[in-house]
Amino acid sequence: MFPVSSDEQLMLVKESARNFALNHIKPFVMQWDQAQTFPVDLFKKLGEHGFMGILVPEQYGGSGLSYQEYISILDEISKVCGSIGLSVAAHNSLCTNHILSFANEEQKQRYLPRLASGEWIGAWGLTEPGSGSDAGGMNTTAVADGDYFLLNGDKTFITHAISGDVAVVMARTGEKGDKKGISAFIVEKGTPGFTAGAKMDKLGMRASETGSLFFDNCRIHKNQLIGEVGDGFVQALKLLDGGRISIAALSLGIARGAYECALKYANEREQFNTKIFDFQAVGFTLADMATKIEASELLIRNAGSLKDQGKKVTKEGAMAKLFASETAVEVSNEGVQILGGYGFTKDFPAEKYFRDAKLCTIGEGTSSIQRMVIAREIKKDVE
Ligand SMILES: CC(C)(COP(=O)(O)OP(=O)(O)OC[C@H]1O[C@@H](n2cnc3c(N)ncnc32)[C@H](O)[C@@H]1OP(=O)(O)O)[C@@H](O)C(=O)NCCC(=O)NCCSC(=O)C1=CCCCC1
Repeated sequence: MFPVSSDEQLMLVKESARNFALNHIKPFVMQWDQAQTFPVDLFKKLGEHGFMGILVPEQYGGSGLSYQEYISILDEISKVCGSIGLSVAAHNSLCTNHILSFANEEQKQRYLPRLASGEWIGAWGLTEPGSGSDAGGMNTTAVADGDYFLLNGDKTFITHAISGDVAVVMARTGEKGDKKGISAFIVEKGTPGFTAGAKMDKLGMRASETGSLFFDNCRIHKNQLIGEVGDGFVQALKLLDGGRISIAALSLGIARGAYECALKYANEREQFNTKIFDFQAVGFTLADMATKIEASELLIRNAGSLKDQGKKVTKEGAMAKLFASETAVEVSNEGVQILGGYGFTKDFPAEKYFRDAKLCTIGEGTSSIQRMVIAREIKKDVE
């Protein structure tokens, strides 16, 4: 359960995130994107402004904000830069929230203040080269050895794999395929046998670092286990329920940015002595874009409100992510089309929104996985 926020609080948080994005992110967006730079120093600043421990209660050094406020922050940051929105989402809803939601008091005291302040960047390791959508089919093992577990295996597509200071990692403590045979561990950078690398060269989200984690007889003390042995898979699925709302908010920000760029252009650009907005084909396209963005926001706000009330959001989170991410792809695609040749150049942000949007239909579960989750939930209504 998270605190409920008033409209005024939401507006203040939105304004503060917008100002942060305009002052500290916007001037560097294309430079970071082109060079595929992960701006590590920015995360200290994000921490100073309270954006690294958004959901973390003040007693652990966080901002203690609601999910609705979290959505507003991600929306505003992602409107300026999807990559930074993605990194903020991965840090807050996965690594940090895993510790906040399921770790013991000692673990919370050690990790949350560092993560919330931006001193440490968090990573979260579920996906493997051989298990993406079928997350439960992982091969990484954690074998009990006295007071320790011995971790062996690889994780891939991990946000902050290389620059992350601490990772929450899921590994098999039971038989392959046994969903109750997966456990979650906190692994700190520098632990012998734990290395990271293979930074990926990506289509979009290029300023958000993605790479691999490698475990080679990595000895982890049992104190680093989160919850009980066998809890890891259900913990991960519960986190993804909320994480998917954050990817939906990221999608919303990207769609809004793409839409505003296209709207402004259509109202300035003239062809055949007419503003192109006034050609019905363009005006109607913008009308559809605006409608889908508003529908996305309503789904996201509904899921966020249920989350703040401590309710289960498996279906609502998946619906919000499915709709908002598919909308971001459609809207950014139309955005490039409305700008025509200019949309295909790096002189306008339209092409970057288009490249960044695609990740939203893949990360934290593909659109097919969201449909599978929704279908399983709605089937319960008739069983
Ligand atoms: C939905 C899914 C396909 C489900 O799987 P199966 O069919 O193997 O598992 P199943 O048999 O459904 O369930 C096991 C136990 O678990 C309980 N439970 C399920 N959902 C939930 C839930 N939502 N809450 C609580 N319990 C749940 C279930 O009841 C069962 O327990 P039981 O046996 O009944 O006692 C799951 O695997 C999934 O989701 N994949 C996408 C992964 C995926 O999304 N990565 C994303 C990695 S991160 C990423 O991509 C990033 C990208 C960019 C930035 C950051 C991260």
